[in-house]
Amino acid sequence: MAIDHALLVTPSAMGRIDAAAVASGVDGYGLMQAAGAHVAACVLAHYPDIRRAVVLCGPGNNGGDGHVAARLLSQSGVPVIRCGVPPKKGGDAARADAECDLPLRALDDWHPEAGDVVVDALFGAGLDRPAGPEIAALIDRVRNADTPVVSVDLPSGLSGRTGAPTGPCFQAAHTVTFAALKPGHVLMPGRALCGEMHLCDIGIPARLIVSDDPVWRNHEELYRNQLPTMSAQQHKYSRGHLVVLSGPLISGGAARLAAMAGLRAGAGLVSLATPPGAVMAQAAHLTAIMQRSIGDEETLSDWLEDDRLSGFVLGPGFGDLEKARGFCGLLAKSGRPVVLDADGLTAFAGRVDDLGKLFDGDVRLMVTPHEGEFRRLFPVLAGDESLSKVDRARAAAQLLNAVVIYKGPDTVIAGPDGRAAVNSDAPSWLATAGSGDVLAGIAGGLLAQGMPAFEAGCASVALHGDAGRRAGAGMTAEELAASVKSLPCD
Ligand SMILES: NC(=O)C1=CN([C@@H]2O[C@H](COP(=O)(O)OP(=O)(O)OC[C@H]3O[C@@H](n4cnc5c(N)ncnc54)[C@H](O)[C@@H]3O)[C@@H](O)[C@H]2O)[C@H](O)CC1
Ligand SMILES: [K+]
Repeated sequence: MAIDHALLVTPSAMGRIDAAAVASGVDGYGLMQAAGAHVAACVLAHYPDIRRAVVLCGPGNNGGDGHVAARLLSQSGVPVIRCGVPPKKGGDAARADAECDLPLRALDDWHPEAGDVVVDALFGAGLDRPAGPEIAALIDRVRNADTPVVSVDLPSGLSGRTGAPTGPCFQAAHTVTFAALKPGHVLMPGRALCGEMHLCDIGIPARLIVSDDPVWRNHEELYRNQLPTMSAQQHKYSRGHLVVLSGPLISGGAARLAAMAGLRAGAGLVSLATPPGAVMAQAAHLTAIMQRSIGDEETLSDWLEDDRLSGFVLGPGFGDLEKARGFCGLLAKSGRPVVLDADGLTAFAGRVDDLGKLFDGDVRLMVTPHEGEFRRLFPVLAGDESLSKVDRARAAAQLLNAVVIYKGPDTVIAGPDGRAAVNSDAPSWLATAGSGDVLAGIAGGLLAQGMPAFEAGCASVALHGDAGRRAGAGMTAEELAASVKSLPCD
């Protein structure tokens, strides 16, 4: 069965899939045995010099996986101790416990030894509260002994839905999960707490691994068919005209970065809309990118009469927040796609309802907040600890009728229709000044070519990461913009 490495399934949905598998005739204990076997194999593969496996077993099926792994590791000749609590009577975990002839010691009956490897089978999908003091003390002992941890399904203490620890949480070197990744495996800090991820097939039929609330890892299948392609008969006007609204003299570079990125993302034409006082300075930097002197709403309105202008980026280095709000209103009325970034977002802090009223109908607004901008725009969402980053991005997308690119090492792309994707492979060095300007430009360039907003959001985040890998660690934003790869050609 080809495991779908892109589908993210919440722990509760995973529980339903588990039940559906058993209801369809799959042997539940067989699933547990397969899970435990993958855990044992992971330990043997990554710790060939292991001297002792310390298997920590919780009361549920996560613990059951641990009992199976303990038995198999012992049968393979590894010295094993099991510490934990007896499983609930009568279930698969009780059967796995009974089939393991190793004594089940108390959780505090472990004294670290060189060559130990901990198998963390305390809690997985069933974690529903912070770990208690006994578990917290054990987690501390493992960390202080610097003993490597292989976690079953999830590091105990980590919420599989949100990727946030509920309290004390293991730092795993490896995490072995089953059938599908969970959002907590790719959202931060969960992705970091999991260490190296291993997604294993335990025999659940692929047709059952579905979710009524699909969240995806960002990948090309989500947007490939909607990417604008370049073909011989096209000409520059057929590939859209992106306009980037520039800031004043002292901050014109951000708009130039966005404009360059938009051009490299395939827009046929790109212009800067520049305040009169900055036109000469901008002109000195521009070649393929054109300019128009736009000083106020009147001149912008006149220019918007030209319906060849097909996409806008407002915010990078823009400066004047009141002017940004006025310009945004005009762009919204124009009915064309708009990317709001940086000052374009800050302009609406405390006024997010006003922004939500501007872009009704077809989804043509895209906002690209980083964490700080998101908190300023949506303080209530940001403050609700029960929400995952996906929940927050989806709620914001509905409030604004927009596609939200909620940036970070775990950028979430969400649309008002509920679709969401988590980008989990961007290079860390993208977190540098000007990187957001480039992303806004890529997004504007794709929207200007007519790409639907959600797919454009997924694609721009992917192209941004690709450009970052090409530019390499230590890159500057200029090198990043210059590394944006043009779109595939027919
Ligand atoms: N298809 C699959 O994904 C399979 C998954 N398997 C494993 O099953 C667990 C989920 O098992 P479950 O019994 O539902 O929950 P847990 O074992 O994670 O938790 C047990 C139990 O613990 C209690 N609890 C929760 N939080 C705490 C806490 N902080 N302190 C104390 N007690 C807590 C709560 O009552 C839970 O019910 C999944 O992770 C996989 O490892 C199957 O084995 C194979 C198929
Ligand atoms: K675990």
